[in-house]
Amino acid sequence: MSLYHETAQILSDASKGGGGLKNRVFGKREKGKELKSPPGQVYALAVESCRWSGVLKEVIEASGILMSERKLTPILALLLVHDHLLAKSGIALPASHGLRATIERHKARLASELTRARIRRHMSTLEALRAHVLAESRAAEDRYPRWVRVNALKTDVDTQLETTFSSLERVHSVAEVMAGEGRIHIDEHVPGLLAMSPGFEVTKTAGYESGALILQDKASCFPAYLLDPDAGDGDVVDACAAPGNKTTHLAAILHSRRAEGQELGQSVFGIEKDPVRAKTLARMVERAGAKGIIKVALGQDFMKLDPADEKFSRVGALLLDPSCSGSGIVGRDSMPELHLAEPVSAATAGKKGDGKKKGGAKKKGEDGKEGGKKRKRGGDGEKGEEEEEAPVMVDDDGNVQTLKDEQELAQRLRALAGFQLKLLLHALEFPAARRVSYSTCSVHREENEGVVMAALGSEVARRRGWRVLRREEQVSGMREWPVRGEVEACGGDEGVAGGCVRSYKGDGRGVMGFFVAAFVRDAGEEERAVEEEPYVRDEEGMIVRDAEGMPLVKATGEFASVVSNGGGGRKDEGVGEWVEEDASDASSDDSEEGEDDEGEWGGFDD
Ligand SMILES: C[S@@+](CC[C@H](N)C(=O)[O-])C[C@H]1O[C@@H](n2cnc3c(N)ncnc32)[C@H](O)[C@@H]1O
Repeated sequence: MSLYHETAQILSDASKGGGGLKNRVFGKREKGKELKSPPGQVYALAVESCRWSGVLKEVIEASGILMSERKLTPILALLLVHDHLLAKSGIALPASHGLRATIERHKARLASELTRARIRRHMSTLEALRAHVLAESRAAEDRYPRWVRVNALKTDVDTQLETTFSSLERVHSVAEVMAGEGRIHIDEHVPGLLAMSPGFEVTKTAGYESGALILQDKASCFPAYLLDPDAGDGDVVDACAAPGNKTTHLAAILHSRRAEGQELGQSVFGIEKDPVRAKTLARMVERAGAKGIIKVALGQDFMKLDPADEKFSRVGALLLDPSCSGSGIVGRDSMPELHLAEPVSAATAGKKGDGKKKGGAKKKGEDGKEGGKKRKRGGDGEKGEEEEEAPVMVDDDGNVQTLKDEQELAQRLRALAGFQLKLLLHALEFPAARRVSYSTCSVHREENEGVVMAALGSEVARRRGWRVLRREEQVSGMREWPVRGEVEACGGDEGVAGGCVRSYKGDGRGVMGFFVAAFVRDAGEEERAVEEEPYVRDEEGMIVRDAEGMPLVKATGEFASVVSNGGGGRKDEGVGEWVEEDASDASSDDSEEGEDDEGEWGGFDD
């Protein structure tokens, strides 16, 4: 298959909702279905053709080439006409090749239609038109700044401002960053986070190469920062860790909070179920210089960890960022806008996929507060008619899947929420845990406030006293973040909603759609039962007893005495509680052991 057929296939699949373009080109492919053309060439042709598709749609339609060359599909025509008119060495096929001949037969007409399209845009030269097309596509991409987290394990903000970013102008807001090139802003909510103009090529800097700088959306920095672990929290678990942005962020936070000149006495357990993604996590940990802090569990299902395992006895905080619908993800790598020419006359132009703008992952004003990620259907509506939008989901690898309808979306959200809640309830079981953060890159309340409310109503939350960390208790920065949970989705509980942190893409704050809440634990029933217990315990947690096995009473400082209750049980005087029968059973067991055993009887079961 030629470069043009392969690229056409990729664009066609991607525009039907089959995944991000980069992923489609560079991602793993089934055996026997690998690309024959160099992937870099396919990707460049796809991106450039999409970028020019608005102009070339006009050229192709006006030239009538699709009418006279019936074998040309609109996508093939776009790719070939792009290279014919705009690529330095023209169409990358031999002169005798049929496809090339098909286009070159129309070269005079195509050239004159390109000139017309240029003049319509008031561009005096082809170079000016190139700059205009590039600027337009950047404007569509650049509604978001580049977010860069300065990795405290390797460097600090001041050093990076003086070196890597010394050419950038310091401004005071994200809006200012977006209003011009070459600007940088120190984020006011998350320490160590920088926003810069999208034109700045962070990935080409030495800081990025060395792992000192990590590309991470601001909202994705919220969970580790809101969890706010410190030396007193013991070990920390990242339950769904790959690729590892939040895991390495946790390590950086612990590192920066360690006592001066002291070794960090804590570990972060990076748990990841998918073995392939776990390898990515291991690479990221190494690159971030966090190997000494993070212990990666390759291919480990979090649900299969036993919270009671001695290994986790010091786990005081857990970060849970499970798989979700991905409805908050900003589609940098999704399908760029693709404008295709009508293949035939307007009368028959309603065929599926013809003449419609495909993909649309970057269309303006997309995904407001309530909306998920949507993709336009290539339906059969009239031109200009409001197109119905199909819901989509993005998996952990960035693959986009278009769903049939809202009903299918509701079903999928229910299943996801069930899975997310299961993981969250498991996290709440870790015996020493005092803090758990729960986050998703989804804007759907089912996966967010819905899961939080279900968790709050759970047996484990009641038993252990888990509640949502209130806004006023949150770390500085998160407290000030203005976008909070939906009150209605929290059953009208403003306190819980205020504790939830949200963000919405496209709202001018330059971040992805996101949700995070932290759970904290006061003394729950479990602990209260211990605290309210009337007896004194020794260092090993055993109730202190006299030779007869009677417990030492806190209130009186004396051993309880026995009174008959007339029913075989015994009443501890001064405490007013019945001691269970098995205690006397133990006593009789002892007597069976014989008099010699005096002093060895262990007393009541604690
Ligand atoms: C949304 S991603 C996590 C992103 C990551 N926190 C970061 O910021 O880089 C969810 C991850 O959870 C993993 N996962 C899903 N179920 C899991 C389970 N039961 N145990 C461990 N990992 C799981 C998925 O394979 C996926 O890598």
